[in-house]
Amino acid sequence: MTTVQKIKEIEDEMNRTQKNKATSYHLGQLKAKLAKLRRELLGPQGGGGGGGGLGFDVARTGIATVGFVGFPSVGKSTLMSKLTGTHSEASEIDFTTLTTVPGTLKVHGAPIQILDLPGIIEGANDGRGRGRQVIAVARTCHLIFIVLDVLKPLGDKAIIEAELESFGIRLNKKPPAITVRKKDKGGIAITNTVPLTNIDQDEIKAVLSEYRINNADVAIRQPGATADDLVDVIEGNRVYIPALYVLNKIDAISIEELDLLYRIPNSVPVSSREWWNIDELIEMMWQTLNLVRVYTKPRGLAPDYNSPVVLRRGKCTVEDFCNAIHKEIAKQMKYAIVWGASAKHARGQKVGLEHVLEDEDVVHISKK
Ligand SMILES: Nc1nc2c(ncn2[C@@H]2O[C@H](COP(=O)(O)OP(=O)(O)OP(=O)(O)O)[C@@H](O)[C@H]2O)c(=O)[nH]1
Ligand SMILES: [K+]
Ligand SMILES: [Mg+2]
Repeated sequence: MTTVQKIKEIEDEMNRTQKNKATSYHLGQLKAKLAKLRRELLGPQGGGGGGGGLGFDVARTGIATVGFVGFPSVGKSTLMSKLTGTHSEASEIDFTTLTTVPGTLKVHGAPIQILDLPGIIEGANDGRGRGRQVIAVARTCHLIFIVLDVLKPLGDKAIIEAELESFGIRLNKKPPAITVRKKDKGGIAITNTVPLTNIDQDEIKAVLSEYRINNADVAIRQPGATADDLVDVIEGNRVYIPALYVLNKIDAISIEELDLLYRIPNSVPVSSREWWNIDELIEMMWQTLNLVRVYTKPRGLAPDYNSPVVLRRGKCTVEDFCNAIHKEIAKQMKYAIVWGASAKHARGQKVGLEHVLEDEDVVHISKK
C-alpha cells in the first residue's frame, strides 16, 4: 500500500469512528498515525517529486512577504500585477503562471514583497502538479492571501485550507499552549490549568504512546485543546501564518450575494479587474502584518517621516532599529531617546538597546 492509500484508509476509519469515552484511545492513535504518514509524504523519500521550493523560491526583499495561494484562474496574477506594477501573465487559461513571480508594494512607507504563485488544485500534497513547491514557498511567507473566486468560494476555501494544513501550515492560529517535557522515568504525568473539553487522558496517552513517549510531563494550558494540537506540538515543525481570504471577481455577482460573502471571517471582497475595494485589501494587509515603523530624529532636526525604518513585531528593540540602519551603530550608541507610544513621557524617554519600540515611535541615537 502506498502512503497516500494508508492516509486515505486512516481518514476513512476516523470518519467511521464516533468520538466517545470508549473510542478516544483509538482515535488518539489514529490522529498520531495520520500525522506521521503525512510527514513521510513530505519528506525527501516521500515520492511525488518536488518539495523544498527548489527553483521556486526567490530572493526575499522588503520587510515582509505576502504569498498568493489559490485555484487556477481565480485572478492571482491580475491582482499581483496591478498591485505591484510588475507584469505577471494573466489569462483565462488555467495554469498560466508556472513559477514564482515577485513584486513589491509600498504600504505606509514599508516595502512589502508580493509573490504571485502558480495555481494549486486538490491533492497538492501527494505531488500532483506544482502544489508541493507552491506550498513550500507559502510556508515561508509572513502572510498568505488565499485568493478565491466568488462564484465558488466555500468549496475552494475548504480544499485550499486542507492542502495547507497537510503541509504543517496553521492559518490564523497561535501555537497551542501545550508542553511535553520528556523524562527518563516516572511514566506520563498530565496537568491541565483549563478543563479538558476536547481531549481526554486516554487520548493524550494514545498519542504519546504512538510517538513512543512513555515518560513525560504534559501541561495543557490551551482552552479547547485537541489531540491534533498535541500532535502539532510533538511533531514540532508547524508554522503559524496569518491568512486573509481575498474574494475576487465581485463584479460578477449581485449585491445580495455579496452580503453573504461578507460573513466569511478574515475576508475581503474585491474586483481585481475593476479595482474595487483594493484600498480595504491593502489596509487589512497592513493591519495583519502588524509592522512597526520607527522614524529617525537627527540631533537638532525634525524627525524624518518620509522614510521609516520598518521592523517586525517581536524584533523591534532599539538594537534591532540600530542594526537595520547600520551594523556598527549599536556599538557606537551611548543612549537613545524615544518619543511615542513606547515612551513613558511625552517629552521623550532615555532608553538603552533592549528597549522595545512601538509603531510610529521617533528615535534619536546619541553616540559615544
Ligand atoms: N470578472 C473578473 N474577472 C477577473 C478578475 N480578475 C481576474 N479575472 C480574469 O480571470 C482570469 C484569470 O486571471 P489570472 O490573473 O490569470 O488568474 P490566476 O489566478 O493568476 O491564474 P493561474 O496563474 O492560471 O493560476 C483572466 O481571464 C482574468 O481577466 C475580476 O476581478 N473579475
Ligand atoms: K489563468
Ligand atoms: Mg497566475
